[in-house]
Amino acid sequence: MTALRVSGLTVSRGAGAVIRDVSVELAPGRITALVGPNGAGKTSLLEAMSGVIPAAHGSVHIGQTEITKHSRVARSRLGLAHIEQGRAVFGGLTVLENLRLTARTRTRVDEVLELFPELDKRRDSAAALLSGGEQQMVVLARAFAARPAFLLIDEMSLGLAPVVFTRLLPVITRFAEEGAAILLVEQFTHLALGVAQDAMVVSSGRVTYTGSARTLLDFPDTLHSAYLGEA
Ligand SMILES: Nc1ncnc2c1ncn2[C@@H]1O[C@H](COP(=O)(O)OP(=O)(O)OP(=O)(O)O)[C@@H](O)[C@H]1O
Repeated sequence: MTALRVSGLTVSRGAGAVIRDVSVELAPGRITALVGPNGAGKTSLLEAMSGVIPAAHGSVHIGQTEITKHSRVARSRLGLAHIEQGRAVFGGLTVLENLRLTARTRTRVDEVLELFPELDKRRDSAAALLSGGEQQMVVLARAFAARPAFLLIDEMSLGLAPVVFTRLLPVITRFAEEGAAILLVEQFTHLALGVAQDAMVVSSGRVTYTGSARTLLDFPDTLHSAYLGEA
């Protein structure tokens, strides 16, 4: 099946490079946790992958198709979705209306609501009236409703208590089991590593670890060194 491949990506912002020579492959059915200190460049990497900002060097491919210079919309047509940090719901629309924005069929809306029984109960409520955690569910559900092959998720947990965020993780796992390739940027490092098979640590714009997520959980020293920039 098709993978998304990033090769030698460098991203510049303002004065200089914030991502340097990063390579990663997202394979169907797998979750990759992307972790690292504040300002390491995680958001910038996701933004360059989805076309929010340009890459200075390197390439992004979906299968054999190079998409490095494709627009955001063109990338999304090829199955690449990006849930940006702080992405909000359309508060004046109901939960159902939010989902219909991306779901191509009614069946797909029903499938997504099955994943989130909490939202099903509130399907006719204005999204603005939901709790922070429920609103994040709407954001996630809206992304799932489009059935992306590749999903980049940036700090879903922002503003949420760990216990609320924990509720979202099994749904992300289920979505990967249905075949999606997921890149998960997360401040709750251990929670992200707990659901991911693969992991990548970025520090000061460079990759300092790629490999098994389990290894980072089992060997905290390895995680610590990677955070400090020791490749
Ligand atoms: N719009 C921008 N213009 C200029 N520089 C930026 C911009 N956004 C981010 N940066 C800089 O790029 C570098 C990487 O930031 P980025 O947000 O990608 O890191 P991050 O790992 O996602 O951080 P955090 O975990 O704090 O969200 C930082 O030095 C930051 O100051």
